[in-house]
Amino acid sequence: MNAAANAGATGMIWALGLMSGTSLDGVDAALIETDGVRIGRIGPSLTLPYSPELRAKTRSLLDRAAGLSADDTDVLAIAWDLTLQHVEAVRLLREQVPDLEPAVIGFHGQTILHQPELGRSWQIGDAGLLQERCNVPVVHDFRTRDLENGGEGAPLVPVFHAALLEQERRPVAVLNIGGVANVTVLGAQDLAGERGVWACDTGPGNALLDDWALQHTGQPCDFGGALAAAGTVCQDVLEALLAMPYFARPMPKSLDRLSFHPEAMALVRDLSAADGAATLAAFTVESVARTVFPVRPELWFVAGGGRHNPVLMDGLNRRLGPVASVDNLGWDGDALEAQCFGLLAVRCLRGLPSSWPGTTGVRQPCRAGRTV
Ligand SMILES: Nc1ncnc2c1ncn2[C@@H]1O[C@H](COP(=O)(O)OP(=O)(O)OP(=O)(O)O)[C@@H](O)[C@H]1O
Ligand SMILES: CC(=O)N[C@H]1[C@@H]2OC[C@@H](O2)[C@@H](O)[C@@H]1O[C@H](C)C(=O)O
Repeated sequence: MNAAANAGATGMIWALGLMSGTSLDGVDAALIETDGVRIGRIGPSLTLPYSPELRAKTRSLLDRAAGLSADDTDVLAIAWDLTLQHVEAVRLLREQVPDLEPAVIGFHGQTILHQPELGRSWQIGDAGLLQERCNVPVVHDFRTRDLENGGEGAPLVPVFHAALLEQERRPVAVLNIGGVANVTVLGAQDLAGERGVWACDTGPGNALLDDWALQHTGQPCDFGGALAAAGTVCQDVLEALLAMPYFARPMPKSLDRLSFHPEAMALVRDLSAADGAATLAAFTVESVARTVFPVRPELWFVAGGGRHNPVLMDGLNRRLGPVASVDNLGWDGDALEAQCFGLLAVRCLRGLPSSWPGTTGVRQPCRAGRTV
């Protein structure tokens, strides 16, 4: 990533970013001030959880997404409900800072299918409805152009991590453990501020663990890693999980929430609840530890809900050396992705690229998003 990639930015504006991640837990909304390159003030953020009913409906769509068309009545109905959830998140956030007028909204939408090998990544949500109800320009459809240009369409967060770590000169990694886990690796920075940026989805984050916990405890996740902590990792199953072809592929590469279903669930099926959780947590950790990066990060920071799981954090500490939560940097690890889509919206408005060959495999630096 170099200075030319950021030419053209002008003054700072406020952007409101919206992200609903693969964990299907709700909508994150965040306000951020940026010129598309540098990060100015960080505004408030919030999460508006999905109701159990909306979560279940969205999950059932995800399970059937490959066979659905964009005009399917279930897709349209759920997209409508999800959009209204986003409208409400915007309303609640703006209520906290009534004098702050966002110039743009960055609307990711809910991913229900990600098939980069078929040039397809499907986020549902009605950007026109959101724009109409919020009366603010909306940037959306962030992944299509990257896919059209030979990229994976994900991850898109590296440009945000690079902006946040502009002052850090050492090689550093930011790992997000959401439903899927993704990593950004920033090379050492030279005096001109030039550095390599690489990224990929490393493997599962919490999604398999969440499904396992729901099945065995009725809880939506393994809170505090309690179930996994009570179990023992089954090494044979762990190696079988890591033998799946995704892990032999070099980066850049990306995943769907269900990429490892049903194979992974079949491999752990006969384990006890605790041993299955321990093995799935080790799967997340090992898939990060075995990813081959172009440079060896000296520092590791962890974002996303997985940083609240001590079994994952202890495992990462054992395998990678000291690993800290991004909260130690003064960042809000729950709001980062929403803030990122605020930045990406401004980059779109200003014609700046948001993905690079090293981050998504796109042929040339590529702009993300379009405006309604
Ligand atoms: N206290 C906790 N203990 C254990 N796990 C937790 C805790 N809090 C959150 N999590 C995990 O974090 C997950 C949510 O993470 P996050 O919000 O980062 O995901 P996401 O943004 O939806 O996913 P993605 O980044 O893949 O889009 C939950 O589903 C759960 O597995
Ligand atoms: C297709 C899709 O929605 N991918 C998400 C998902 O959640 C984590 C990981 O998989 C990442 O690749 C991406 O989200 C982040 C915000 C990204 O694009 O950087």
